[in-house]
Amino acid sequence: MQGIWTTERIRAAEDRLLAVTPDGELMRRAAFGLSVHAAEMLAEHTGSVSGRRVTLLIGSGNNGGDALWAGAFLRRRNVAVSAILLKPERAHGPGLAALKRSGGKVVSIKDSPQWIRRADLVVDGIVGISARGPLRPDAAALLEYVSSPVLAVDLPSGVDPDTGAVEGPAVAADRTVTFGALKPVHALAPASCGEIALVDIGLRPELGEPDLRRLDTADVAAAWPTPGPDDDKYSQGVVGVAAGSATYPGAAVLAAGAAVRATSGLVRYAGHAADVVRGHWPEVIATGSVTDAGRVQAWVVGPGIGTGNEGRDVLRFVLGRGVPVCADADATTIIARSPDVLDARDPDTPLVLTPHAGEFERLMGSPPGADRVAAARSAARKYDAVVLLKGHCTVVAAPDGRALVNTPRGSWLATAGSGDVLSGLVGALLAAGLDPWLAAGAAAHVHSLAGALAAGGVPTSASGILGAVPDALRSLRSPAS
Ligand SMILES: NC(=O)C1=CN([C@@H]2O[C@H](COP(=O)(O)OP(=O)(O)OC[C@H]3O[C@@H](n4cnc5c(N)ncnc54)[C@H](O)[C@@H]3O)[C@@H](O)[C@H]2O)[C@@H](O)CC1
Ligand SMILES: [K+]
Repeated sequence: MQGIWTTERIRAAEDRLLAVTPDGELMRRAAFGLSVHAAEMLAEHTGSVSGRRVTLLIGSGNNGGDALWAGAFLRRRNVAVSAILLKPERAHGPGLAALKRSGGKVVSIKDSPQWIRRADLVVDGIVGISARGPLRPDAAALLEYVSSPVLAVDLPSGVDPDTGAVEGPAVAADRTVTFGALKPVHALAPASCGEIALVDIGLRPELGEPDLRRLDTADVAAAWPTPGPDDDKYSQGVVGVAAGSATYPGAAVLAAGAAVRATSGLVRYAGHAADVVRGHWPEVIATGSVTDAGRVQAWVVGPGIGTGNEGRDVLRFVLGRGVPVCADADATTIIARSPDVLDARDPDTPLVLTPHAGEFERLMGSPPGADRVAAARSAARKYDAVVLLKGHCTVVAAPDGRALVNTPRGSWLATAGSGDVLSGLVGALLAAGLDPWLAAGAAAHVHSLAGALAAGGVPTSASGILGAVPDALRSLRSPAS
């Protein structure tokens, strides 16, 4: 699992490390790593390093200091380095002196457009972890002239370091080189960060437990159920799917299909789309009502069941079975409108809620806002449930405060029916006995992987995502292929 730390925790760890490190040492470690990446980008984009032009955008903090020192290192490789100082009187002193000693040039704001336009690489050292609010106008104005590849120092300026929110002009980096540890921005604003590289400056021992996590392929591969020689269809977990309607059977077909493809356990279906589900998935045991569905180890309830009395009865029934429940789509709306349905729930049985922003607002009375991790955590506490907050980056929070982010590859999941597939995956993992937080996180990971495989650079559909689930699972076990 990758750890992610808030800027407050990073700063505290840096202070501890600074106290036992010679003056300027940490910045030089950071800046040297940065200069290596800058040279690599120059070589990638232009075919050479020596003689190329790099322009540094320099704010008034240590982020600018990193960039200035990196500029001095690049001079050793005969790179023409120019620095635009947003506040010359407050630029990092030792960094600026080092750049000047090395033969780097300081450019006035007035001349900055041409130096930005002519650069082979622009280095964003405007703000780092102490950034507050939207980018100030003088800094924002510089971004208009950028057309070459951009390397962001620590994080792309203009993006909130702790929430990844972008409220105004912001750097869109091709690569972000960060120091010591990942910060929330790196998981929550993938499009602004570009490729992310982590430079080790010796901070890890000072950091303690992460605030936020990201599952990597190996975690998901290890968590995903694999049957052993003694397993049978029951021992791997029977999942029940209560979804769809006679008029709208699609949600049922997708959710049940995802459950079929996720694990080799048994899938039961209960609802008005039983014939259609059976037609698509002959392996599913389908029946008309949850009351005669038979025993399951987890329920998926909600997609397409409607928000009327019948849907409410179905939800109340499954919540009262004493097994984990993934409540999705219409079930979330029912819970928001009639919270008393939750009285049917045994408080010791896990509940996973999977709201998108609109459903979240119904559940919580206000939209998730800029801090989606905090929003998911507060909903998890309120409902004593794992909350999977859908969005470009999916956040999964548990009532005990654990939170993870799933950073997607592209935006291909935003298609009708995609959520039904996700809920089927979550349900199958719950039935297999996974910790519900991990189940939701692993399902989100495989869902986005399947979306990327299905899309392959062009639009896909929920059926396409469902069809790519086996390939996504295969790729977990051989990530290089
Ligand atoms: N503390 C350390 O030991 C290390 C810090 N490092 C670097 O230091 C950075 C943090 O440095 P600082 O704490 O000095 O602060 P920053 O460089 O992040 O920014 C602070 C400055 O930016 C200005 N600013 C804040 N919000 C702004 C906005 N919205 N628009 C324009 N200007 C804004 C502030 O007035 C302040 O002068 C890290 O991101 C990292 O790049 C690295 O060198 C590694 C070691
Ligand atoms: K920056």
